[in-house]
Amino acid sequence: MHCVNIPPSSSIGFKSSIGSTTTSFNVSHHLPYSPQPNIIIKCVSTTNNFTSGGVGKSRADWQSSCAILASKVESESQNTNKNKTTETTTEQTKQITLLNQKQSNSLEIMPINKLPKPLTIADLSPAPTHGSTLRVAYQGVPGAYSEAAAGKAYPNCDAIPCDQFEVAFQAVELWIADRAVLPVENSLGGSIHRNYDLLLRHRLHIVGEVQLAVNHCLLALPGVRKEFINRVISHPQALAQCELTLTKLGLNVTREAVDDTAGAAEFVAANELRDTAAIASARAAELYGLNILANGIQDDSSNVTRFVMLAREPIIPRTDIPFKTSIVFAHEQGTSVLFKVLSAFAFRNISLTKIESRPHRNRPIRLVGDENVGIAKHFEYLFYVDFEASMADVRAQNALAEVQEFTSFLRVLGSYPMDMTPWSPSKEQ
Ligand SMILES: O=C(O)C(=O)C[C@]1(C(=O)O)C=C[C@@H](O)C=C1
Repeated sequence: MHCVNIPPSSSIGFKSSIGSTTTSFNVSHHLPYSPQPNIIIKCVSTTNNFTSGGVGKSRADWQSSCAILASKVESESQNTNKNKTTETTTEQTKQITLLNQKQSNSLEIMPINKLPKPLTIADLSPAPTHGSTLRVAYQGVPGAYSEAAAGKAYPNCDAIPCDQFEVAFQAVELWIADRAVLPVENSLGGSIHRNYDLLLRHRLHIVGEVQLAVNHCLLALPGVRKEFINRVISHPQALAQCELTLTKLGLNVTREAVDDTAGAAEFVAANELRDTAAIASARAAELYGLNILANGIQDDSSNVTRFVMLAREPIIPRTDIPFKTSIVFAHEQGTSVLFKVLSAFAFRNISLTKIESRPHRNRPIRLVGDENVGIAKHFEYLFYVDFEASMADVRAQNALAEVQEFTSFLRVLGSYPMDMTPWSPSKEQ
């Protein structure tokens, strides 16, 4: 699967041959992708009631032209699935018949079996369906869980390793990558706070989420036994997720944090460290030539990390599949507003799936009181909330309109499909 990216400011070019006139026009879009990079539309009118250089005289002409154009979008890349084409062709035949009945001018159209599928809302989703391979930035080196999350989110993508989370954000902002995949929370280790801060500092949009079952292994050089180990290195989240098990394994040794799990494995291998073990995936063991001393060493077997996918442009929210929306807000009167905000969701039966608070770095402290009684120093927070509704849902729109009244700052980080994949920890990393 592949797709072609078009900058938000650019447009999809359409060419229309109407009678002797070939008309080119652009449809500007605010979507991350052009699902149909090379679209050629041919339409011949015998009674030419179209103006040259434009599409039609009246709004009705223009609308019917657009309908015809949409039904005749020609794409080389979509003619592979014969069954689908047959279904589509039947649908398109109906559409064309209807259109022909409505139109006074008869249309000479392309052979029906050459007609491609009309664009649907699914074509506008962030999943790569057309064009070149999607480039997905992640933090870490090959074998990191984030790489596996990128593969789960976008099968066949080109995963681009980045040494820092910040770099993954910038890779998308600078068009080096199309998406970034970012861990935000783990069922055992909790939130990855840095990434909440980065979500606010950068202007990317959350366009999806994936939940990855994380199965940690204790890795060491071939021939090294557990008794030789006096240091365990890994990502701080991985160390936290395996804390109790390491102790149970008798590894009450120094634990050192490094940038990512697979990087820890690479470090042990590259430096031929015989006294150090790494916590990383089985894939990292394979990639860096290490042995698995213990498998499944996370403190709970159902260890899941939630990742979000980020893009330069938001996706169109839908209501036909389960959606989640992530927001961040603050208020000048601090936490006192929290109850009101939460009740805006409760009254509309919208479930919250996550609340996170982070220091309000622009205004970290608020002084309350006076000289006589003393001055209290309250910490100021930003609140991150995820709720189970799409921005296309009127309940969510009304809830946010109400939240906006109570808050001094509100930003929608993204509205995106919930990860509803069946639970199969054994199949994952
Ligand atoms: O170090 C990795 O392999 C990562 O992908 C990072 C990360 C994280 O930041 O939480 C991802 C999943 C696991 O929870 C452990 C580490």
